Amino acid sequence: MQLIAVTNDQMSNEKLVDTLLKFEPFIDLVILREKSKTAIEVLDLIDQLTTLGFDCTKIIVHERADIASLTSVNKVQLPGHGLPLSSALHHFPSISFGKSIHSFDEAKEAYVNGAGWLLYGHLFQTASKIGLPHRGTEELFRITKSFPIPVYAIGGIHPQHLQLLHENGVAGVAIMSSIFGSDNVLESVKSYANMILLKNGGDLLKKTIDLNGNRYEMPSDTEDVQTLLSHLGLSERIVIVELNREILAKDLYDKPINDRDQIEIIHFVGGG
Ligand SMILES: Cc1nc(C(=O)O)sc1CCOP(=O)(O)O
Repeated sequence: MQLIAVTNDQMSNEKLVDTLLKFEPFIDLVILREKSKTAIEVLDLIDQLTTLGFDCTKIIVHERADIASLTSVNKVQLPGHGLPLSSALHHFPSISFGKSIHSFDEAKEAYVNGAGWLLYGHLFQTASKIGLPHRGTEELFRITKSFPIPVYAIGGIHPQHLQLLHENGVAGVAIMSSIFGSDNVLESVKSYANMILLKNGGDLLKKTIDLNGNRYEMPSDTEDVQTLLSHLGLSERIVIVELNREILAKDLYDKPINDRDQIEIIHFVGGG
């Protein structure tokens, strides 16, 4: 099962680039749905992201095949009212198109016309679609059973919904407001990513720290400095530990380690 973040058109390019770079490792795809931005601004956004190392195969541009065609991005999400799929495919042969759909019949038409994937919504009640009735899962599950292309779901989806969607062949979930509207965007992404990893049979997300200048993936049961020292075989040794550039007194080794903490461990090697 895949996690797709959908941007909510509320952040400056600068903030969005910073945010997306932070959670790139936890998502499979991002739909850049920056509807109020000009073409130049969206181009600039893509340019900044790719220059700073964001994987361009994870980017889907909302609607604007013309913009995608000027960049290294080769995926476009066509909204219901967007370009007709067959002409879009004809004019932009190097781009794959997904289609937003709201019924079985729309799914069938999009599949027949060459959609690479389908995005069905809105599934559950959501502040992003106030006053519009949500569609529920019944028709979605008919669609997942009928067409041999990835079918994603969008609208009001929370981590507790993923089990049911996964069991019924939904290839991934697209999330906008509960990621980008959250006070802690990174934690919100991780709560979905954690659940998806469980569904996919993986471990819970591991924390990654900077250990003596190197990226280090913590064993999943490592909560504090003391357990980290044991994992490194250093619990019986004389060590100096710096946590985020501050020396840590020995009686504080039960301090929890957080994702992206910087830890320096100096240990003394005996000799004579
Ligand atoms: C952007 C969008 N498209 C939808 C569709 O049905 O095509 S629903 C939707 C809003 C996304 O919902 P949330 O903010 O709850 O993740």
